[in-house]
Amino acid sequence: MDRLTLQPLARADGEVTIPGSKSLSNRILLLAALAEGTTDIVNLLDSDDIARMLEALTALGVPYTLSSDKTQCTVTGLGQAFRTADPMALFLGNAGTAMRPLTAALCLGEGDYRLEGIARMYERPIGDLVDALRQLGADIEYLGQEGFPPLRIKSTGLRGGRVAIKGNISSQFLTALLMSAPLADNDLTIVVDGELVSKPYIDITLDVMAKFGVTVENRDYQEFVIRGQQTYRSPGRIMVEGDASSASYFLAAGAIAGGTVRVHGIGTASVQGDVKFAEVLAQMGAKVTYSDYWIEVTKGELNGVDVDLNHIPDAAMTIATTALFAKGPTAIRNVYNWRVKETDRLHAMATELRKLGAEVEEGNDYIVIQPLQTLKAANIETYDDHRIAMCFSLAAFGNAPITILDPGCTAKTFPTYFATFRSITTDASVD
Ligand SMILES: O=C(O)C1=C[C@@H](OP(=O)(O)O)[C@@H](O)[C@H](O)C1
Ligand SMILES: C=C(OP(=O)(O)O)C(=O)O
Repeated sequence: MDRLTLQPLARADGEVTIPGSKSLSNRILLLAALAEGTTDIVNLLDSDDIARMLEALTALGVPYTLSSDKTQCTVTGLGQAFRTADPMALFLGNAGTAMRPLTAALCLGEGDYRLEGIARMYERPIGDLVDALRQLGADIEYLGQEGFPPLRIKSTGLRGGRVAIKGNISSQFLTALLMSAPLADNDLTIVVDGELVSKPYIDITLDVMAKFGVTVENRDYQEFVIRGQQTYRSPGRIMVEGDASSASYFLAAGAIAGGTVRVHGIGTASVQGDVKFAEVLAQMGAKVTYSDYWIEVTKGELNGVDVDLNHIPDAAMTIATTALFAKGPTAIRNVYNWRVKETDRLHAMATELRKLGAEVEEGNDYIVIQPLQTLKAANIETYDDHRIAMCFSLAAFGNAPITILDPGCTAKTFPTYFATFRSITTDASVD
């Protein structure tokens, strides 16, 4: 898509219903495919990351039907692990929520697979997951650089027993192991070796597994015990809640330039850790109101904060651009793994914030942003990172036009982002 220039914006007001959660959509699709029974998925996200998982399921012989708007999906579960006769390549784009869980799931059952993706996926680590799977007997080969996709997997089944996994780079490795564990040959105890980042995503995993009939004994996120040789069972109908990371941009718009913005689809009943983003806005001075199914934010006098956002790494990027409008500096700490996501997000955020005129300190695992009286007009490079495109749209609440160079990259998780953003904002020129 061509570049998009946002003229200076004055206000944000209104209501938004947020599309389905990426994290939930891809977990539910995978477990629905493995489960016994038919699953009706309601409010599935329609985006690139979900399309990659659906394409993989098609190749793996999982029958499903999709509504014309791609938000309702009925999956006929296999009731067992994937079994395919011919070698195949699966292209998983840059979807971590497809690459990591499928790496574990394809060790089960029968088959010979190549797991491929875009160039950036080949720079995103997967070694800690492969190491854990190999302890359980998996046959996985690196086809490129050691520790990174592309991978070749020959299914061998997973043994069970006791396995250690590192969680200091990505929680998705533990998620992947957890979701495959019930189909292992024996009971499995997973021991988390060292720190576990992005911990609330593990709650999403355990919640979805429970909906498909599998309970996990969680010993304070340090050990997980799962019975082997189980079958996932379809819950019948399952509703995907709105995406809490996608909600962050609208909530921040309310905090910076409300009016009031209400986001439907997430709330106190949500399982996603990123709903805690609203607490950071409240800490900065915005007025936040909750119900079970919506969150509303009204503008307040925003102050800078010094916060550890390891638990909400995706929504944390939205705090970085919100910080431009606060009084006093904002420090976002303990986000080292920003460096191994869609791009090196610590470096990219620092570079793009500086283009607006902000004074920024980039640390190894933190960023400090000084707010600005006046923002400079800038062309924002997106680095093929949907969240950079989305969080920098907030810069248009300064007094200068902001050009997003590749707005189409929001398709990874939110193809209609800019149309939705426009629906709640008013240009300064017409205010
Ligand atoms: O499990 C998930 O659905 C996700 C976990 C997080 O990744 P890390 O655990 O790598 O931080 C998050 O950034 C990603 O967008 C989605
Ligand atoms: C890190 C992200 O994606 P992925 O699921 O590919 O890890 C993200 O959406 O910000």
